[in-house]
Amino acid sequence: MEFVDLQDRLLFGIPKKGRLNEQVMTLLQGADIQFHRKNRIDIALSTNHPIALVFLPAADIAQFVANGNVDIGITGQDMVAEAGANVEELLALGFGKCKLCVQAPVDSPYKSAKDLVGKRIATSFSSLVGKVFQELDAEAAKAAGLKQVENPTLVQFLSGSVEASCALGLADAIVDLVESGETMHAAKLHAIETILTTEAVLICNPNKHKTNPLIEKIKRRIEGVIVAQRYVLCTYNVPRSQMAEAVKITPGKKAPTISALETDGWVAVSVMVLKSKAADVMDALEEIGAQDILVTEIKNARMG
Ligand SMILES: Nc1ncnc2c1ncn2[C@@H]1O[C@H](COP(=O)(O)OP(=O)(O)OP(=O)(O)O)[C@@H](O)[C@H]1O
Ligand SMILES: O=P(O)(O)OC[C@H]1O[C@H](OP(=O)(O)OP(=O)(O)O)[C@H](O)[C@@H]1O
Ligand SMILES: [Mg+2]
Repeated sequence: MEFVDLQDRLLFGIPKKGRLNEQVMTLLQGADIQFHRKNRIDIALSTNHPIALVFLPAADIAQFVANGNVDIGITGQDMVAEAGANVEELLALGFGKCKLCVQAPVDSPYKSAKDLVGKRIATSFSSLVGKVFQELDAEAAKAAGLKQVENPTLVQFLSGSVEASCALGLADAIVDLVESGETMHAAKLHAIETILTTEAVLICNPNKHKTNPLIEKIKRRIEGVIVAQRYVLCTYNVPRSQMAEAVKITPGKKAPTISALETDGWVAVSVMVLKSKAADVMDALEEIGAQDILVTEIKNARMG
C-alpha cells in the first residue's frame, strides 16, 4: 500500500456511509475543504488545507476522537452517548435528527419501559440501554423490598435490523432510532418511551481544541454553511409608518438593516429569514403594505 504522510495534518473523522455521509459531504464542499479520495481508500488528503479526512463508521468516530486517534469528527449525539466518549461538542449541525426509542409490539401489553423489567431487549445501543434498565431493575427491586430483582432485564446487542427481533422471537421489545416512524410501523412496533433525542454534531478531542486554530476555522466555516442552508435573504420596501410592524415580522438574526429610500416616507429593509418561514413572512409583509419583496438564496455566511 502507498504510504500516506499524515504528519502536521489535522485528522478529521467523517462517517464513511449511512445516513450522515451525504450531508457531511455537502458541508465539506460548502466549507471549501477539497480532497481527492482514491477508490476504497479511507484516508484522503485535503488538497487545499493541512487536513486528512479519515472515513470511519459513524459508531467509531466518538471513541476515535476521545482517544485522540483523530482530532475532530462528525457523528450523532447518540453515538457519543453510547460510546461514553469524553469529547467536546463544537457545533450541532441540524441534520441526522431522530429519537432513540423503546419500541414494543403494537399488540403487546407493554405501555412503558418499566413494564419491560425482566424481559428481553434487543438494541445496537447496549451500553446506554443497559444503564437505563439497570436503573429500572433497581427501582423495581426497591419497590418490592428486595436487594435485586430475581430476573434482571436482558439487554442483547444486535448490530442491525434490530426491528425484526420481536417478530423473530428474539426479544420482547427493542430500542432503536426513530425518525419518520416508517421502519417502526412496518415492523408493527410502537414507541413507548424516548431515551434521547439526537442530531449530528461536530466534535473535538478536549485537549486539541485550544491548541489548534485550524479547528476553530473549520467550525466557523461549517457554521457559515449551516446558516446559509437554513436562512434566505429577504429584501423589501415598506412605508416608514409601518416599520415597527415590519420589524416584528422580520426581526432578523440580529437586527434588520434599514436604509432610507429616495421616495419620501419609505424605507428599504434587508433581513435574514428562516427558509422554512419565507412564504409566511412574504404574506405577512404584503398585508402591512410592503412592496418589491424579494427572497434570495444565501450561498455562504459568516455571522458575528
Ligand atoms: N433514520 C434516521 N434519521 C436521521 N438520523 C439518523 C437515522 N438513522 C440514523 N441516524 C443518525 O445517523 C447516525 C449513523 O447511523 P447510520 O444508520 O447512518 O449508520 P450505520 O448504521 O453505520 O450505517 P448503515 O445504516 O448504512 O449501516 C446515527 O447514529 C444517528 O445519529
Ligand atoms: O423512522 P425511520 O424514518 O424509518 O428511520 C429509522 C430507521 O433508520 C435507521 O436505519 P437505517 O436506515 O440506518 O438502516 P439500518 O437499520 O440498516 O442501520 C434506524 O436504525 C431505523 O431503523
Ligand atoms: Mg443504520
